[in-house]
Amino acid sequence: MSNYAIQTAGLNFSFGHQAIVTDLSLQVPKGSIYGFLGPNGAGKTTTIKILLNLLKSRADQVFIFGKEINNNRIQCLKRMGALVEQPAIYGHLTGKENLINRCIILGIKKDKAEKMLTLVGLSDAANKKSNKYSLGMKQRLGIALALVSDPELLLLDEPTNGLDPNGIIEVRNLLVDLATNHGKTILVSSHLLAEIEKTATHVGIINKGKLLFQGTIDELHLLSKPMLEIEVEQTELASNLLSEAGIEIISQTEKRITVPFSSASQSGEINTLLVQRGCSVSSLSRQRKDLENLFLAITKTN
Ligand SMILES: Nc1ncnc2c1ncn2[C@@H]1O[C@H](COP(=O)(O)OP(=O)(O)OP(=O)(O)O)[C@@H](O)[C@H]1O
Repeated sequence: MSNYAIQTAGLNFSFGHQAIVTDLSLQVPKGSIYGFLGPNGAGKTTTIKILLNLLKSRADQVFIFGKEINNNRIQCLKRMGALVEQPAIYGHLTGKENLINRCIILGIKKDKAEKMLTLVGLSDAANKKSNKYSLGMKQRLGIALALVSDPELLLLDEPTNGLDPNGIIEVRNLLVDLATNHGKTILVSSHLLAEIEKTATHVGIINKGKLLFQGTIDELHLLSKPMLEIEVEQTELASNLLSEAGIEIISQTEKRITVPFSSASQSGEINTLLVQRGCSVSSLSRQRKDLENLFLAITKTN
């Protein structure tokens, strides 16, 4: 039994001669909210389409709940729901009618429509025409449509794109509820780390079709090494003293020196050293790269 809802093994994909996805090995643990991150054009939508078998992968490169997708297409797709690009909603129908329509197509009892509306918090708007829905409501209806068949795995391509802050919070809360209280595994793509950081348990970062980082949110945080920023009047003298003491200088400006932070006691020792040798230290502060800067650094250097 695989512990992964999605696993790709050295996945490659090209449009003509243009390589879009290169040697991509994703591991999406069951029950996780996996933030699939990358700048525009990184290959996220293409990857999601491959995972849904809308674009064909080579044999033995994509596994859904441990099953190779090409050989087990229907079995795999039955366990998946997706929202890729715009939700397929009939604007002239109400939210409820859209869902009933989907139930009929899938041969599912119509009362499921009501349950889905409750699940995504649209019960009050059930009988409103969906072209009168806000963008956030449309996205939630799109997610409800993807959930009708009760899939264990949800793939959502930039579900918060274009939403206002309220809409973003609505979708974010829904994802957490689906994973925590309904046992869904969710892969959600975004080009904004700040967006994913609030909900994801795991993160995969791609750029130009290559996986640059994969791990838990905590592991991502560990990558952003903390630094000690020293504000001092005599920067030249201070940097010489620090170098003599074997401390690496990461950067230096007119009034500020940055060195790696190792411990609070070492910061105290640095302070004592500088003050005793005649430097006026106005502040010592621990800095940590925020995740957005870390994301930019990861995608830029590669
Ligand atoms: N049908 C297609 N034919 C040819 N090239 C394509 C096709 N679809 C996408 N591409 C190219 O594949 C690359 C990756 O696109 P993709 O849509 O997967 O990226 P993305 O990470 O989802 O970006 P975005 O956030 O902008 O949607 C881009 O260079 C895009 O131009």
